Amino acid sequence: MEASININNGSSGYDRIKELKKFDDTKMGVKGLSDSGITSIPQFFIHPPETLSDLKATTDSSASSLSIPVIDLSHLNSPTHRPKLIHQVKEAAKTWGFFQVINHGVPISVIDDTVSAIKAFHNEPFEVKSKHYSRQEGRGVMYASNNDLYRTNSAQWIDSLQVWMGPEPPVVEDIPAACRKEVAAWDVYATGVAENLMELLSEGLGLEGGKFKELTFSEKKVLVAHCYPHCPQPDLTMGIQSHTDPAILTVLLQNHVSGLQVKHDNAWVDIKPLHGALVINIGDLLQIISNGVYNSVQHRVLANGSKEDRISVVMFFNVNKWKGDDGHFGPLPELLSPENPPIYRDFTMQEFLENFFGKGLDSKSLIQKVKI
Ligand SMILES: O=C(O)CCC(=O)C(=O)O
Ligand SMILES: [Fe+2]
Repeated sequence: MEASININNGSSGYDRIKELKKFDDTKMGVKGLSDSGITSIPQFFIHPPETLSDLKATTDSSASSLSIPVIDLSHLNSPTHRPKLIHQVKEAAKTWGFFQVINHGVPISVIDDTVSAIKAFHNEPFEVKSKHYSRQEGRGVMYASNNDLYRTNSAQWIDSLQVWMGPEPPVVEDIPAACRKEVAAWDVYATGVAENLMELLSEGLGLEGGKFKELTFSEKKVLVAHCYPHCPQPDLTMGIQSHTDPAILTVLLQNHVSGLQVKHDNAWVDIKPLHGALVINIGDLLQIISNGVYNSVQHRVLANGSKEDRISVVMFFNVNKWKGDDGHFGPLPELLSPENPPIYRDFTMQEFLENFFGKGLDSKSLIQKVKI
């Protein structure tokens, strides 16, 4: 299945799969390539002209002074402020699908320690880091370059450490020592922020604050710690190509190196790093479950042209228990009425997983498939 969309030997006799495999087998990642001082990137990282011309358009027009909303959570539990907060979160989730939160309750020292520990892991010597290199998906701990290396049409300038934090907690010893303590702490803090936001999002739909928790919307969760090292030819590749996140909610912590962009009104808008803030975005499942009230929006990361590594720590929250005998999900019945009929059909967890693991991030999301 994996190779089906990637057979691209071209007329030059270039054997793409063989080159991917050779790179994967070195276990050095793009961080290793970058640190080795290469000045041109291997061919399989080069993106097609359509993608690259879109990069140029952004550079030309990044005069765009737009930015995603910044929401201050300091009065989360104040009865007088809460309705305003619910409104802000709802509007941001509708119009942008993305927002930043400040005063979210996570101490700045925890934020800084998390970023430092992840950076330290990605900077470990090859002998230490390569022991963790593996492509086990869907559970446990995985560290590799390009999680979808064999599923996507063009590789990207990114290495990632992925740790499944729930529903089963990970085997602690499997988490690299450089960031073990910090990964465990980050899970607790990021989950707290996600749960607070899910209450606001639930209330924004006119539902009980606890509705999403009851539906186990934050129990299945994976922490993905990305490193986007310096790329010698950032105009030829991507850090992460345009995609939407598949699950319910994403909580993202980024360091000071920019590169993340979100699509808004057909233009790419920079999500400028704001020290101490967390970036939140809506995933495909939440768009479907909210019957299209909230939006899961395309985003991407440019390849990193700066000398410093770009680090991001992303927590994806997903549904743990799916409904019914066949484990289905779809727009919540509470939100539907004759005036507001479902715009998406129900689908099973199996369909969700097949859609995610059967393709690269560049393919169409589940949303197109279940649209009525
Ligand atoms: O690294 C980032 O800022 C974004 C990563 C991302 O979009 C993802 O992992 O889905
Ligand atoms: Fe994403």
